Amino acid sequence: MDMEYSLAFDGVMFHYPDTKELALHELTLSIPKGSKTAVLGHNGSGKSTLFLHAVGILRPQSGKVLQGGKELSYAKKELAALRRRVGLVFQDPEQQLILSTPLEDVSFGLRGSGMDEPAIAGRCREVMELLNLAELGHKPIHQLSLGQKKRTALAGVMAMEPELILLDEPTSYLDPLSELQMLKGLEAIHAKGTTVVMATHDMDLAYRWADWIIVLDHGMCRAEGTPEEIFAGREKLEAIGLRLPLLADLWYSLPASLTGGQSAPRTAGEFKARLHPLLKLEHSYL
Ligand SMILES: Nc1ncnc2c1ncn2[C@@H]1O[C@H](COP(=O)(O)OP(=O)(O)OP(=O)(O)O)[C@@H](O)[C@H]1O
Repeated sequence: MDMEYSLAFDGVMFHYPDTKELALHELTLSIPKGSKTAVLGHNGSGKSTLFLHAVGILRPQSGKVLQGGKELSYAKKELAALRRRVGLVFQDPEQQLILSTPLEDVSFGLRGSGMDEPAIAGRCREVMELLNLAELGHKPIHQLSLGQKKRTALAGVMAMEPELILLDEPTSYLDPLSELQMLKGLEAIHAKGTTVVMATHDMDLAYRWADWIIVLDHGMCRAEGTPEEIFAGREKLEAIGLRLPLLADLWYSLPASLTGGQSAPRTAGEFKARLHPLLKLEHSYL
């Protein structure tokens, strides 16, 4: 089956000024359109550098970045158009939030787009409801929790209705409830047809959330594929300092006579549902 790609890198080389080491080393990868893609890799593997290339903030020293099948142009007008199609949410919301309330911040980008005020108000309301921020529109940003700030930064990007959204560690430092709220928001965004890409260190989250995985190591793409393909074996992952998700680790520790050689379940619920009949338990204690 021919896949349509939202974003592709073709042999991209990049090093930061005054550094010898390459941050991206002949990076070649493709992100399927409409996917939920997780970008995995240890600290310094090139995830943020990849994202900065995707929005044209950084430019390859050689190789190509393609969005929607077209090579990026770095002319000012085309870069502005690119940034309406591709939104980047930074790991630290303080880098993104510039005004004093969520409503002001979320509407900021739209004001520059020539949209009239009633349409701006409508779009903001819709996005803030989607991200469970409706009650917080006028609260001073400095009084928001980290989870609320992260969702506000995401709302500001979403208000521009990009077709591709890149999030740098959207759930880092969030408690389970805030993480759930963030993931619900991302689910709603994905359901609207947006391609969603997140860089994360959380293998368990990547395994249950993503339908496409990219593994970076030293600025190279070491693996790309479905979660089942990527997490089918531990050797390759461990060789680059990553670990299997807990559910996959447990599943592959069970004897093949029990698992039937099937790939590991991706949620705890599915794990229990599959294990229960296998163990022929009358009373579930799982
Ligand atoms: N502004 C910069 N100047 C010089 N080198 C940089 C700069 N930003 C990143 N690097 C280097 O580029 C490489 C890739 O870094 P990058 O931030 O893209 O990795 P990352 O996978 O996002 O890491 P992390 O998981 O820690 O966020 C690293 O070797 C890093 O030290």
